[in-house]
Amino acid sequence: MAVLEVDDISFAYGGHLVLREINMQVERGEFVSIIGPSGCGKSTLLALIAGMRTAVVGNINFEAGSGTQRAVVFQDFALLPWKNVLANVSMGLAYQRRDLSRREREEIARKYIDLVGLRGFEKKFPYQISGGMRQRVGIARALAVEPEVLLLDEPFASIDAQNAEILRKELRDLVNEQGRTAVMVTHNLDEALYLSDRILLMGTRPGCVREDVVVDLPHPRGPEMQNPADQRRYQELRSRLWEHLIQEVAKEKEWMNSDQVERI
Ligand SMILES: Nc1ncnc2c1ncn2[C@@H]1O[C@H](COP(=O)(O)OP(=O)(O)OP(=O)(O)O)[C@@H](O)[C@H]1O
Repeated sequence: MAVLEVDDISFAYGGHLVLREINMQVERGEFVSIIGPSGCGKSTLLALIAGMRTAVVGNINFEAGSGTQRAVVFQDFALLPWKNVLANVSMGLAYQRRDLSRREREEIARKYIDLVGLRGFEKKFPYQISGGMRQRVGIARALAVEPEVLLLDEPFASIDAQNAEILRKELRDLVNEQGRTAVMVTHNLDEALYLSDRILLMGTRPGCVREDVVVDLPHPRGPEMQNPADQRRYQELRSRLWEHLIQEVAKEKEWMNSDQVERI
């Protein structure tokens, strides 16, 4: 059974239909990315999966398990500036694992701080560390609650290119080693191709899933790929994603000219 099932979800903001009949399934251990033109509803879909919004129609089901269903890594890190690294990473645990003592929570937090390479920075405050390190804290905080599904909303968009590349690789390794399931929204085609087992291509007005692309390439990918056949396949897949975006933007332009807004 899929660890996450999105079943015929529709969603509207104030009568304006934003998502229509979205269906998606994510298997345990899969890394799935969501790509689509600006405004097609990617972040709204992730917020629905995160439980931060409620669908008008449809269901979202997580496979019944003992632990936390989901945890989110946000683009802007969403750290508390008055708490240090250890307290920020412990924060999610304080809400989700009330059965643990403070000491036990800190022990788990330290394990994940180590895993994201921040040992020695436990006492630092967010303003004392770099953007890349802040996002490592965000990732550690999400992983620490050991969620069934890790949700990532453009996690590397606020980080410089070099740090983003390093963190992507680290995230992929962490997700693999820990057998985690991940769903990520991104604008970055190479990021999606680098990390994902599958990429969902969304269309707009209203937002819907148009294609489900399997990334049938071995890891590591991108610049690290040596095999010419893999390099060709990577370019094929990248062109397919790009074509999709171009087509959706053209449709969006048509829609803007026709002045139609669909209502639920
Ligand atoms: N709080 C809100 N109230 C009303 N409309 C909203 C709200 N948040 C988003 N929208 C609208 O819903 C649509 C989907 O927004 P959403 O942010 O989910 O899209 P997105 O694909 O993530 O966009 P982007 O790629 O630009 O981040 C957009 O048309 C947006 O203007």
